[in-house]
Amino acid sequence: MTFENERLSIVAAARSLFARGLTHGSTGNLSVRVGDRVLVTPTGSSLGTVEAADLSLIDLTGAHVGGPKPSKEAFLHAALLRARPDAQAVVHTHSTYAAAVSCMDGLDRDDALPPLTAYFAMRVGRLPLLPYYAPGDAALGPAAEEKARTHRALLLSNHGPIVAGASLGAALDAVEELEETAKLFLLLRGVPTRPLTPEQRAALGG
Ligand SMILES: O=C(O)[C@@H](O)C(=O)COP(=O)(O)O
Ligand SMILES: [Zn+2]
Repeated sequence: MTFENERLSIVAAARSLFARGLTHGSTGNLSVRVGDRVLVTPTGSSLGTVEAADLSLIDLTGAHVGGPKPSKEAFLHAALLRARPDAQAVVHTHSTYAAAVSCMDGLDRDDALPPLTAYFAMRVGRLPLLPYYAPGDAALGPAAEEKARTHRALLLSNHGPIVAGASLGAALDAVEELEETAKLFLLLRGVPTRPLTPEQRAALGG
């Protein structure tokens, strides 16, 4: 089981996220479903330097089945992939603006960011805010799996976003759009703002 193309896609995505500042240090992790297995970045790796041969293999329960020790969030990636059978990839980052929003008090826990733009409504949809758990705490798994059945993107309190996509490209688009909308949201604080109406949002499937 080498899954060479998927390995190369993960590495290209990881490098791209890192090069554009959407991850830093050794934060963030990516996964791609390959049949009943999942390739995932190894724990402690920098997405700027991770290599195709370094990737870990888990199953859909999150159990480690090959390669180096997987990301401590492997259980979350598996939970999102179980919840969304059409999803092929999951991306988690600590991108700055989304992480900032994840630390704010008083957010709507069912709808943490307003639909400021059509692209957010189309690519991200409604964004639930999950309670704080320490990174790698498997106790977050059930709540994440339940919310992921009806949402492609989740925001982890005091941490960052995790997003599932029908392809790795779609997951990357969504996590980037989430980051840009978090930035707009913070830029517009205190400025009278008109998000999309519920009708405009619904028309876009958001
Ligand atoms: O925040 C954390 O510690 C993890 O969620 C993370 O982003 C990186 O952890 P690993 O994938 O285990 O390196
Ligand atoms: Zn993290």
